[in-house]
Amino acid sequence: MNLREVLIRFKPFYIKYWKHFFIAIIGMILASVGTAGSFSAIKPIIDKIFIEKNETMLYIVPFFLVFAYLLKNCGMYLQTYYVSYIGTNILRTLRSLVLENLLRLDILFFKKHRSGELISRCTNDINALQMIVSSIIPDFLREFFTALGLLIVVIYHSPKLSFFALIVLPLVVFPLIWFARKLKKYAKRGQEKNADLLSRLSEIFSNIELVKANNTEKKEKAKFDVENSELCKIQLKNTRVDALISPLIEIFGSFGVAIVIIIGGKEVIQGVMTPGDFFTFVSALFAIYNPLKRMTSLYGKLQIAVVASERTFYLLDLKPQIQGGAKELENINHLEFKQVKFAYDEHKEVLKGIDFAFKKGEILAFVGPSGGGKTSIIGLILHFFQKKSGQILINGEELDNFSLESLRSKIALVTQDIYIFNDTIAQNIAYSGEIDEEKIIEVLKLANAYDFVMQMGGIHTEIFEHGKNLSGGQKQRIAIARALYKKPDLLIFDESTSALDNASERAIVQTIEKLKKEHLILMIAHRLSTIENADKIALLDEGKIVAIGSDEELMRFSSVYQNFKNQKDKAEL
Ligand SMILES: Nc1ncnc2c1ncn2[C@@H]1O[C@H](COP(=O)(O)OP(=O)(O)OP(=O)(O)O)[C@@H](O)[C@H]1O
Repeated sequence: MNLREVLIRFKPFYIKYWKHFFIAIIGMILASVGTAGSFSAIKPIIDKIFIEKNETMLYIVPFFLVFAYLLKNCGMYLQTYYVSYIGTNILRTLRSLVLENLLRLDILFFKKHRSGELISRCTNDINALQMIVSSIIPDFLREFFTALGLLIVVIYHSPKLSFFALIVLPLVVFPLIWFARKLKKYAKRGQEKNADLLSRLSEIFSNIELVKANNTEKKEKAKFDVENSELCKIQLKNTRVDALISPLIEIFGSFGVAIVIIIGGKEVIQGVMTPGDFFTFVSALFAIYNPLKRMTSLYGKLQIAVVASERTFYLLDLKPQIQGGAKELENINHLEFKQVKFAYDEHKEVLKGIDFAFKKGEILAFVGPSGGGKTSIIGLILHFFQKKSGQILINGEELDNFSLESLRSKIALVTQDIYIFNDTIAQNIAYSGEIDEEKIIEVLKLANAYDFVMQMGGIHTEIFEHGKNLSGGQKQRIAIARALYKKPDLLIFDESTSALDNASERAIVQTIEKLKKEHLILMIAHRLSTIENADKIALLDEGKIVAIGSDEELMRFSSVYQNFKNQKDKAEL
């Protein structure tokens, strides 16, 4: 992306604020007229007041000067406020659009990208964009108008001297192009490193117990320091180039000023030019170099902003692979997999032709060795992933035909990793809808969580981030209550009673038995005691169902199931 493309992408954001932009431009023009006006006061001060001793001018010029400064500063105020108004609002919109688009993306996108990197892109990159919106463009315009105003003053006082003073400027352009390329490269690396740094921090804090239990604080700090020093090196490289721009302009500028003093000085000595004209000229010339210098240093910032724009617009342009169908799913009465194959990537097929069916009123349980593909089947049912081939049928119709929203609203999932928000117990349970206190209490009782919630202070008690003030079993029970609250057609429990004590587990298994009449229930469990009463048990091994039937049937006819169960029993003893 180059600057032109970035500006074109920003156009729709800017256009909405054209009125504010118009006021800001007026502010910039007022500021530049005021600045140019203040320099025009030098000539009458020297020529009229000091040389001609004109007393009337002694009272007029100060008024003129105060008026010029008033104009300049009112203009600057208008510009600063309105530009910041536009910038802040555009960034608010951008942040919200980026999150909206990220939330639309597939689960696999989040599995592939580190959360620290995504946070960095949503914060650091968008903050860097703030420069383009509320600093670079407006500052560039303001400096441009100021330079233009001063240029008019300079040329008006001596076109000939202006030519000598400004002839050196084109020489600066070539090094600037080289600098810009370097700065863009460093900006890109810097932003990537920043994302690495945030990812490392997020990893350390989310694994803090592991770090402390293994005494790896020093190791983690050392890894962080490596990334930290690399970021520092890139930033210093950037500064080395960026800091060259201003001195370069000033050195080239000094040649211009030297020529002006020689030629202009001669003209004053010869009486061709008045001292007032000469001083106005030289002061305005010195003043021109400032906006020029600032315009060129904005070039450096611009490179950071262009890279940040590239990264932000990349996120905005990402499209989800899984779109879902147009049909609304009314309810789930029957679910069937026919020869379903699935792979996360081309190299390894994870599910190799899965067949099963079950209906409302039944419990289907998946068991089998780790990595067999149980969780992947759940991902396919929720349409988190796209199957490679085969059919997934809901009430006899292809799952792909149903909208994602209607499909997911009919399913509740209790996962192995329990997700708890830093909010009240009530908000955590009523996550999918509005709070209904009676219903919350009802599901808490069903999930065997009512007693401990009451001991904690009731349903409006605050839970810490990731449920840090709850035990593993308590978290699972809150997650089960949340799933029940949704009143789904299909309830999925993925290893969701593993942290419970035997009594709690038995109570929940009884609840699940009761719920069975109204729901389809799918369970994954490593402890066979949880699923012995399931209507169907499917033994999954290396992406294939190697046995399916009730516990009784399988114990009679399936030797693989018998072996599996024997091994499990030994392991649990
Ligand atoms: N995001 C992913 N990208 C690539 N491969 C994956 C991904 N998630 C899982 N896999 C692979 O898919 C296979 C099946 O994993 P899955 O999580 O479905 O197994 P599982 O039976 O649920 O295991 P467990 O009982 O340990 O939870 C495994 O070999 C795993 O390495």
